[in-house]
Amino acid sequence: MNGNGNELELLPVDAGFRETPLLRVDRLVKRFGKGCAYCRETANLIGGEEDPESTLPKNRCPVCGSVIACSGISFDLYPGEILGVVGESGSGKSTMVRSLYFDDEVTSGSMTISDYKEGKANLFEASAQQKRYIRNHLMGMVYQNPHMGLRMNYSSSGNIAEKLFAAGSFHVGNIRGRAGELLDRVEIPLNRMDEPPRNFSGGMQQRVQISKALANRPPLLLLDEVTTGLDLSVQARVLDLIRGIQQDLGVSMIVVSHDLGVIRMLSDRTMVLKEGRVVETGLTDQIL
Ligand SMILES: Nc1ncnc2c1ncn2[C@@H]1O[C@H](COP(=O)(O)OP(=O)(O)OP(=O)(O)O)[C@@H](O)[C@H]1O
Repeated sequence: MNGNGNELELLPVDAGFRETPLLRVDRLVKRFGKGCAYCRETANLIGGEEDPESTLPKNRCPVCGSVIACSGISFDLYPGEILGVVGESGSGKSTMVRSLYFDDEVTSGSMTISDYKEGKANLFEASAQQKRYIRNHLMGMVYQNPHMGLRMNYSSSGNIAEKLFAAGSFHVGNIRGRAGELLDRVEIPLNRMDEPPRNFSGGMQQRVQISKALANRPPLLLLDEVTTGLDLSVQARVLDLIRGIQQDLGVSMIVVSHDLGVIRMLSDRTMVLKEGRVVETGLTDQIL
């Protein structure tokens, strides 16, 4: 009860973030496979309840065998927030983040970004050209495998230049200056900025990938298992760097990891996926 004798209002877990969400995802469904009348109509129901005896993986349609990798995922991400996404192998984490970056085409659902058309356009329905614009101006992606995000044979500065060209910067002097600034921020020695990432260690490649993803100053950065496979000390350095970048630039991030230590270190809120669904969302301390 408060002083007026009224019951205190329960605050939602995201009450600390009072602004409009930067990103809003609503009922994202991603099906691999043709689908059939059964799973098309009941995509949101596939989770095992309807046939507890089934030996099929719970995210697989029992009629046509299609995999429902994401089964109606909804969440909001606020400006400057880091949202952790955890879940066992096959729970749909990577598919979700790939769908947000338009690497995979979704089956249904909507995604809006407040910086694009006042948050009123469903980006999943945008044209290929609009999607390119959104990727080039509003998003950055860091993949687990640096080969997915970098051209290993271009110079590191050239990788960054590629992203800047795509975002509409063409002044060579400015591009070189910005590449140097970004590589310096991720602690790549400037005398190595013209070396190709294939010459670098795994941790350095991830740092180049992060600098490339930040080149266009995106409000949203997606990170998919970025420290998996790195030595512990190298992991710690990359995580420190990500945290520092978030504090300096205020960029919103979605961090996918199966490693709870990574999630604990980085994320304000955490969302738990299981069999393609959100089973829990809350403050990281509470979830973990
Ligand atoms: N291209 C594809 N074709 C068919 N099924 C796929 C494809 N990609 C992913 N899947 C299936 O979608 C489901 C979710 O996979 P996803 O890789 O998103 O999970 P994850 O949580 O990221 O797992 P991990 O941590 O092991 O990477 C799994 O059942 C997987 O087999």
